[in-house]
Amino acid sequence: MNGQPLTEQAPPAALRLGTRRSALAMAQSGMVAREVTRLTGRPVELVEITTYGDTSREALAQIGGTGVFVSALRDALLEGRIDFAVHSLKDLPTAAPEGLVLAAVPEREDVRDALVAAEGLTLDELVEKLAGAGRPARIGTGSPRRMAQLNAWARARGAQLETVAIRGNVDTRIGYVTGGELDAVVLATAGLNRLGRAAEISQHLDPELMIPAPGQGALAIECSASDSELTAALAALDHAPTRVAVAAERALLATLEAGCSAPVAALATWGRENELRLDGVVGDPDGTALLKMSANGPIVLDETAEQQARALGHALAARLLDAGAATLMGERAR
Ligand SMILES: NCc1[nH]cc(CCC(=O)O)c1CC(=O)O
Repeated sequence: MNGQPLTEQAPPAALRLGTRRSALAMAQSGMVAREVTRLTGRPVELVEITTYGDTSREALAQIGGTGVFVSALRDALLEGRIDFAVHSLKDLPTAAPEGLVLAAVPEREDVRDALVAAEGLTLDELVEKLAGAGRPARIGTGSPRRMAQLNAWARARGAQLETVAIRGNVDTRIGYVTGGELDAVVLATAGLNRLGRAAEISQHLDPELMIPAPGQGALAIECSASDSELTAALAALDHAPTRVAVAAERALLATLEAGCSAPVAALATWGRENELRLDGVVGDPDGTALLKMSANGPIVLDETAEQQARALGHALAARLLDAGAATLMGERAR
């Protein structure tokens, strides 16, 4: 009005979020992107990165455990092509990489595994129905951990069950059931929830039946250690109880020197009075021997909380090793 030129306010530069292309990765990255924008006022742009795990057709039990879904994202971070990355925490190798920080572990989703079965049947109903038809229930999973616990469950009750090694994204895996090749598949509840496919779950598998993978249901937000401003901003997404619980689970995994493809399960749950209970399972995939142990520790929620949780994980792993865990896992998990 008065002839003064309007000062052009430059829009804040977009943060580049590296993500895998899978529907689940996109859903997870989208959720985090919206949260980061809400907290920082900065737009977030998704940068799609293809990882080895996305292109390799090898069985995950063979290639897993070394960060096949993670390495390419970490390279992009270290080379400055992206500002931060979102991973499924359960896919993250336990070794901390040079130059990167785990800026946040947001609040965990449902930790349980889920059965997706034909006609919405539960595991009990499925084996009973197929016993009547004179054949074992055929259940698909690529995870030695899930195989071990499914087979141990079947052995304990004399049920006929056959685990079938599969892999692929959520759509592909559920497709084996809808296509009639398999009677059921086991997937993480968290992934199905995040994809809006919770209605396809026929049974949530409680930890008594199946302990989840270390870190299952949690996300990991990683950025460059040199980006202190972003590290501080992302810390607002951190959920301390989740971070401390997964620290215990991952310490158990690290002490067993096992990767995410090993038949190792761990679940830390908070009880009353800051008591952390850690359940650990090591098995062989055919379920003939399943070692199951638990430990409890009061955790003081100070800056050493993660360290205390890791000590609990190390101690439980040592007890599992004493009881023969290394022999059970064999060479394949190394
Ligand atoms: N290894 C693949 C993977 N990594 C994380 C999830 C699910 C999401 C989560 O556990 O947070 C999945 C799929 C699945 O296990 O069904």
